[in-house]
Amino acid sequence: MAVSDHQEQNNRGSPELPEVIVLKQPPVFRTFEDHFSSRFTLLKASDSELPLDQFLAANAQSAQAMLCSGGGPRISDEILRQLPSLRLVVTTSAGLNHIDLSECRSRGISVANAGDVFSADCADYAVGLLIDVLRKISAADRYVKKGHWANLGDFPLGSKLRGKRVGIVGLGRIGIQVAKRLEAFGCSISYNSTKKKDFVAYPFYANVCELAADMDVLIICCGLNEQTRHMIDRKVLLALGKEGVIVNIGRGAIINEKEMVECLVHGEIGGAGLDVFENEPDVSKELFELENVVLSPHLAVFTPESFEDLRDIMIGNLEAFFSNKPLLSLVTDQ
Ligand SMILES: O=CC(=O)O
Repeated sequence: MAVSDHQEQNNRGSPELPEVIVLKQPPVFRTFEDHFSSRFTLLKASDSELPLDQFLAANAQSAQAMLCSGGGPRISDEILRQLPSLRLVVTTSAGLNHIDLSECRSRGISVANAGDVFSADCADYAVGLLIDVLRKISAADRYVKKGHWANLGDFPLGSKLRGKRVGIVGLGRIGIQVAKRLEAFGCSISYNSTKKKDFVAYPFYANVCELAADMDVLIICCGLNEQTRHMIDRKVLLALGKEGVIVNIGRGAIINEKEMVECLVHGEIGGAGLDVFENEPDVSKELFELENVVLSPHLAVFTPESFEDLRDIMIGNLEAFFSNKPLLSLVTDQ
């Protein structure tokens, strides 16, 4: 069947295909929407002129599954209450902070996420940001492009990666891959996590401030929840110190951004590599002026290759659910 036939069929709705609610088109739809619409009847709230609550009341009362993403509306108690048949939320993200997990748990709704599909790309990116900040690659690029090399002479030297003491905050799927990469670069690794991990010999710090005090670099790899919101504050940053570098590929609000900006502006920490921010897509303007800060628009996880894996795991989860098989990436600590 041609792609346009699939779309036409889906727009009419296909009663024989299981229904999946989509509140806002997830990024994976940019390339792969047809793969979903040929298998499921997509109930797309964003294509409707109705306000969300009216759309859900009119179209989604029997739907058992929802596909959502980190960039879409929060899957809140209020939304969940309007969906009496919902039994599965599949999110295209690794992070889960946009889903009311405890409400899902109490309503018996399973949650599946992107599992491990983004971990390698995200870990590569964290290492990239760190090397960029330490060796001043983006700043050197600006220097050459502005013609300063010929006019002003040599550019200031960066700092060596090998031998750096790196503290990983959150040794989950992504954190462990960051640790392995940086170990290979000759860094020494320690970590902070909700609990000590038996599968690694890296030193464990229960206290993130104590970790920061002993490290040259902190890399934030944990998820955002009420325990981790603003966990990295002025006290932790001062413990990291004047030469210390912070990298964040987790979620912006894990760091108190206002306090971090103050520390950077006053030279109280050495630099930052940031892919995530508290109020995306707004970024604190003070950061734009700082040569020791590398900024990126929340894309550490995305490559075209990982999108293919994401498509497969999303479809795999939905198909498993509708055929009563185990989910591929069930969130177990829900
Ligand atoms: O930030 C991206 C994700 O959580 O997958």
